[in-house]
Amino acid sequence: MVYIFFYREASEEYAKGVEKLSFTLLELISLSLGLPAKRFHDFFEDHTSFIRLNHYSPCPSPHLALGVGRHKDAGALTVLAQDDVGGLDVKRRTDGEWVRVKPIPDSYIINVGDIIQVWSNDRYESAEHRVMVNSERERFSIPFFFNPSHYVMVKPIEELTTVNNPAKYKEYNWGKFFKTRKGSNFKKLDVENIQIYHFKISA
Ligand SMILES: O=C(O)CCC(=O)C(=O)O
Ligand SMILES: [Fe+2]
Repeated sequence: MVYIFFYREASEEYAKGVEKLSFTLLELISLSLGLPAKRFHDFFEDHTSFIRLNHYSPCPSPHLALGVGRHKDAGALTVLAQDDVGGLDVKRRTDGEWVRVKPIPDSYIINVGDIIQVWSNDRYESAEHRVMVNSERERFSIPFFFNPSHYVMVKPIEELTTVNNPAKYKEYNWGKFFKTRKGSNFKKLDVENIQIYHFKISA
């Protein structure tokens, strides 16, 4: 109970730390694409990042339950802390198999989100993932979703497109995309879940 008094302070400090880490990762990704380190920075001037605190209860029939259904993170990057229980699966691109992401103490899992996929014109790929529950132990995870300003129009970075490698996506507004995604993410998909392939330019 007493911990609640430190909650705001601890959350703010944590958010500052993962925000800083995210900007560093963004710079490294930018450099890896042959762009200046701060090429993406302006998109984050009023960034809409947020933290989620996930608690997954144990379930007597885990195969009938869903922790989090399969999805791709819509934003730029996700910095994910998980405990030692495990349950996060990532879809392997080569054979479509679900692979468990083994918890490693004192480390983060970094997800590339849809926006980096679009900015990089598919040189980076946003990985599909899901969360499975188990019958024995509860699980906690803390993702930090690093997202640009709501007014940012997302499209492949001009420097990465050429006549021979044209833009693979039409531009879309991040705020609108996120609002639509949020309206459907946790319902059992009776509303269509917006995806970046809806903005794909057919070859
Ligand atoms: O709990 C996890 O490990 C991941 C949760 C997740 O994928 C999400 O919240 O987007
Ligand atoms: Fe996710």
